[in-house]
Amino acid sequence: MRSLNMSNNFLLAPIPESADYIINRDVKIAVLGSSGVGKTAMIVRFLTRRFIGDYESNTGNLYSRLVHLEGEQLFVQIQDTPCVQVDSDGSLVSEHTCKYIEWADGFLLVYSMTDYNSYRAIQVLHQHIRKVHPDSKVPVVIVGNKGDLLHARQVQTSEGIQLANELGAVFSEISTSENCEDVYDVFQHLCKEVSKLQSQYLAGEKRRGSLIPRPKSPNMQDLKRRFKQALSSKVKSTGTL
Ligand SMILES: Nc1nc2c(ncn2[C@@H]2O[C@H](COP(=O)(O)OP(=O)(O)OP(=O)(O)O)[C@@H](O)[C@H]2O)c(=O)[nH]1
Repeated sequence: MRSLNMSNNFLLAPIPESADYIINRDVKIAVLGSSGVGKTAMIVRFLTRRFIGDYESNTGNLYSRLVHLEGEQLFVQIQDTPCVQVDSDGSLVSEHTCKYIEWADGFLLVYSMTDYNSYRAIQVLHQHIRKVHPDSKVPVVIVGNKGDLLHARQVQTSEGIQLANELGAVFSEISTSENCEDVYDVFQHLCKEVSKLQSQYLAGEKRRGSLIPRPKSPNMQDLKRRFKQALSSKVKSTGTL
């Protein structure tokens, strides 16, 4: 488990109508968690810096934003995933969840500190992610939200840390309502990790590409020699030039 501690060098910009610049990377993030844990609130906080108290129940909105991060321009898409319910046998009920898991490059798994069941759902979600993306490098951040509601706490910080340790994920306990910077750091970290992974993948592809021998193009000397040969055989057969 690694905890988040980052300077805030994350700038947001709306996507301009005429995109006459190069977008370096596509980053797809899925935000997953049980109902009411604050998924929409977190995304809206990240995109607008504002905390808005109440939202319609989420039906699967996709948000996009151009983000400048350490000299790169990232086209970030964030999928607000409709609430995930976990059956008594631990299986996922939501029909769209697997589709979103397949689509995404990085995951934000959110539980509420005031709801133990939402914490339990994280492990099940993580298992599904690992099934779909067996490569253990896929970046995952686990967030314990509603850190301001201490009187209603059901999940201890140590339990969040332990879970993240077990799953090899990054952990952060935050309050979306009280602290915008922490929300920022979570998204920033995830974007950075996805972008890093993409760079590594591209570098690997390039290396593999350079190992495939290229077909040799004939050089000029070779062409001249072949031309002379053809010419002299013509002279021999006709006896004239
Ligand atoms: N006190 C407190 N309330 C929060 C926090 N984050 C979200 N909420 C509230 O929790 C409720 C649920 O937030 P949503 O963002 O709609 O939760 P959701 O996970 O998107 O829920 P679904 O749409 O059902 O999937 C709202 O009333 C939010 O205002 C927080 O950090 N602290």
